[in-house]
Amino acid sequence: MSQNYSLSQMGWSSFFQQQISLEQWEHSTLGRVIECHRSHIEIMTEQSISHSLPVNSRMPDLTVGDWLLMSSENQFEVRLERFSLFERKSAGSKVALQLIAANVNTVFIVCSLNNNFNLNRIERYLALARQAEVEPVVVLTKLDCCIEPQDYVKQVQSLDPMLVVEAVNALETKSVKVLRPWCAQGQTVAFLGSSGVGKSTLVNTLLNQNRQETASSREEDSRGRHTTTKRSLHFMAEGGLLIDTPGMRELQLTDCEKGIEDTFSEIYELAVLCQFSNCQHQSEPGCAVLAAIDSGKLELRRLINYGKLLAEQSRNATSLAETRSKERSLGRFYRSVQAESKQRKNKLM
Ligand SMILES: Nc1nc2c(ncn2[C@@H]2O[C@H](COP(=O)(O)OP(=O)(O)OP(=O)(O)O)[C@@H](O)[C@H]2O)c(=O)[nH]1
Ligand SMILES: [Zn+2]
Repeated sequence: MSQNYSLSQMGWSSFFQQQISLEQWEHSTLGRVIECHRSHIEIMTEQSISHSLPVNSRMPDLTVGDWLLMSSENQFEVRLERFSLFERKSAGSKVALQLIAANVNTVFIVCSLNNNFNLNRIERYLALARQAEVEPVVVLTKLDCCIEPQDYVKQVQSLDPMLVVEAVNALETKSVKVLRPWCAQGQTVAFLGSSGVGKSTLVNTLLNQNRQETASSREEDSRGRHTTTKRSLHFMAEGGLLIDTPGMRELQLTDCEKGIEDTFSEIYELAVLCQFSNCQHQSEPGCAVLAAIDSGKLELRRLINYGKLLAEQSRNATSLAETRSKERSLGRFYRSVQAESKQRKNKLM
């Protein structure tokens, strides 16, 4: 990338504009985070395609896609409110939640039209997208290898009549053009999907260059990590921005109740009609959810997956709460040790 970009090309919109004062608009520099590292972050501004900012303790948590205000001396000032945010539980016990990507307009939920096709998995990604408040678009890849793609499209559509579903051959630029409405200037997209479904292939085609390595050519580095696992934000051929971060590939359902509720809204609507307010929809009398299954209005698969996803998110949320509580009690312990040592010192003086 050699040219500079305007704010609107970088995804600036009235949502961000209304958060800043005239004075800030005139005197501060606006930047969007394109990469996050432990010690510094990379930002793009109208003046520079990549500007490095050291991370310090006064900064809030930042992630790829965030918008920042910097002083004329290039010092961090403010992080602007996000309109969407993907986050996940971090692997280690120290940091509870890890930010993955912010200010994403559309997430492409990628699934291939072969034996990897799985409605449960799509529902899981839908819950993640809705929790993050990002518009989902289901992209079914490997169209060129599928005889009856419309059957699959219908199955996905049955999850939600408002859901947008597109089938593509991810290897072909012409086929991927159906995704154009979400990839135009000022739009930011990200990807969710399991391994091998064609995310990297789709990314390559949308970027119109072979920046990403696909499975056939991918190598692992000395720590066994894939070479593509670098957080970043890129411009697509259509003018929009594409976020491809390693964390998105390992997203779990944590504190995802709202996302699950949005994804399975008809179950929530039925549950209100159950005889018992705490109905578990298993064998209780007067259960409206089970009645809907009996009458064929609700698919049993969907109820089972809903239960599984709720259990997964509650398991993850509990362990998070436990981690937080352990950290708090450890903090109390440190403070009491410090206080005691201070008292001892005072006595000696
Ligand atoms: N014929 C055909 N092959 C495809 C298509 N999309 C992806 N592939 C192939 O499927 C294989 C896996 O694609 P990738 O793009 O590496 O899959 P991925 O989702 O990025 O996988 P991870 O990086 O492991 O998450 C590669 O060999 C691609 O060439 C498609 O639409 N049609
Ligand atoms: Zn019930």
